[in-house]
Amino acid sequence: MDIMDINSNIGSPILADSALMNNSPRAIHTARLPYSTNSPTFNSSLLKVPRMIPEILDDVMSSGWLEAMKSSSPPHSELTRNFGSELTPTDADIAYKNWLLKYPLVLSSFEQITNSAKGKRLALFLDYDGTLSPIVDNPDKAFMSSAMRAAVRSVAKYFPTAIISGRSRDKVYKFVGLTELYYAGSHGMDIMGPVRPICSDHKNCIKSTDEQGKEFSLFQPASEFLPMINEVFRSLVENTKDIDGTIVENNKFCVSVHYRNVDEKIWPIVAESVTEVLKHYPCLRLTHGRKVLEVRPVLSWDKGKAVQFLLESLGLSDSDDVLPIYIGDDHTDEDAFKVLREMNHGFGILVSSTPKDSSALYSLKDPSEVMKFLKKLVLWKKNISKP
Ligand SMILES: O=P(O)(O)OC[C@H]1O[C@H](O[C@H]2O[C@H](CO)[C@@H](O)[C@H](O)[C@H]2O)[C@H](O)[C@@H](O)[C@@H]1O
Repeated sequence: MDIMDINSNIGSPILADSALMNNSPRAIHTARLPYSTNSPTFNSSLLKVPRMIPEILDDVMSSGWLEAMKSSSPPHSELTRNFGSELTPTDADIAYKNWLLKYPLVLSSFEQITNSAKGKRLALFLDYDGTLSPIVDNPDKAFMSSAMRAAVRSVAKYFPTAIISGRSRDKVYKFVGLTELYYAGSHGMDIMGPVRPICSDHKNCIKSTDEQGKEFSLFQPASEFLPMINEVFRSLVENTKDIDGTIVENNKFCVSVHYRNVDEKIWPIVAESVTEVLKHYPCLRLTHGRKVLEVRPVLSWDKGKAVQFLLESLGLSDSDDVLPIYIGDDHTDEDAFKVLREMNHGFGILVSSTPKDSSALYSLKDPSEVMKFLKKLVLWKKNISKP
């Protein structure tokens, strides 16, 4: 897809979700939307979505929701299992080892990677939660280690590097704290990238300067949704305030409703409370992350589109000598893995210690392995750059 296509999607924001094509629980949630009110300040041309019939809503409530909520993140015990121990392997260990045949650990396939990277310019795209920082119970405490920060800083010295997160751009920037990177927040709906002519081709793209006077471009394809997202955030906070453990996080162009700390028995109540609010917003949809429901605009824009936009902004698209690598752990990262796979350009690395279907090509077990991989890339680059 070239940038003209990306641009035309902005004019037509109703999402063509591939999940619509199948019957998975996820397809039901992201596709069959509840309806009605709109914000007075919102562009009503964006509201052309068919009304959902009540039976479908019942169906969504009774089945798919809960399944997807349960499968959205492996339990801690599975995450911390020591696969190298002398204990008898469990079924889960065996399943994981078999899964590795399909998604090999990138650390063990490093030579293969460097062979394909020879003579190419690498670009790195990194998800934040679960990739650079371990998953923790409190989303406000998901700090990355200083060793990881140092690894990201040194990789960014050698390769253009961007963070692409579901969090707000400001928040992820505060966690990472490195000025030498590019940042895309709100699942790619808030991109701070280099200044290039591409910006003038886009509605909702402006040039700006940071505190140090450095110029950058700011692309916010969902800017018209801002008043609506703020309104929904307030309603979600109100609607879930009596559910113990629920955390509602405002990610600027999307909202996260966390249920990691909610008793599993009352997850259906969380789902119901969110649906209750969303039935008033036909232009918003739901996706699932790791023990989190994510409310976002029905807009044909995602982490995959953000990768394409950044590659174009960096002057790295449509070129055979570029090797983009995307590392992520979540459903929303699949959009980026798919884009790289479809472009036949670079590859995705899934961070997971349990088997999952993915469009990534390789895997890494956890953030500590991500750090090892980044360090290895730097060492390799230093070695090949030696005179
Ligand atoms: O795209 P990402 O950078 O991976 O962001 C996705 C969501 O990550 C955060 O939630 C996840 O991590 C939390 C901290 O470890 C954890 O408590 C939560 O259960 C996870 O879902 C973030 O808080 C969300 O807003 C992001 O959308």
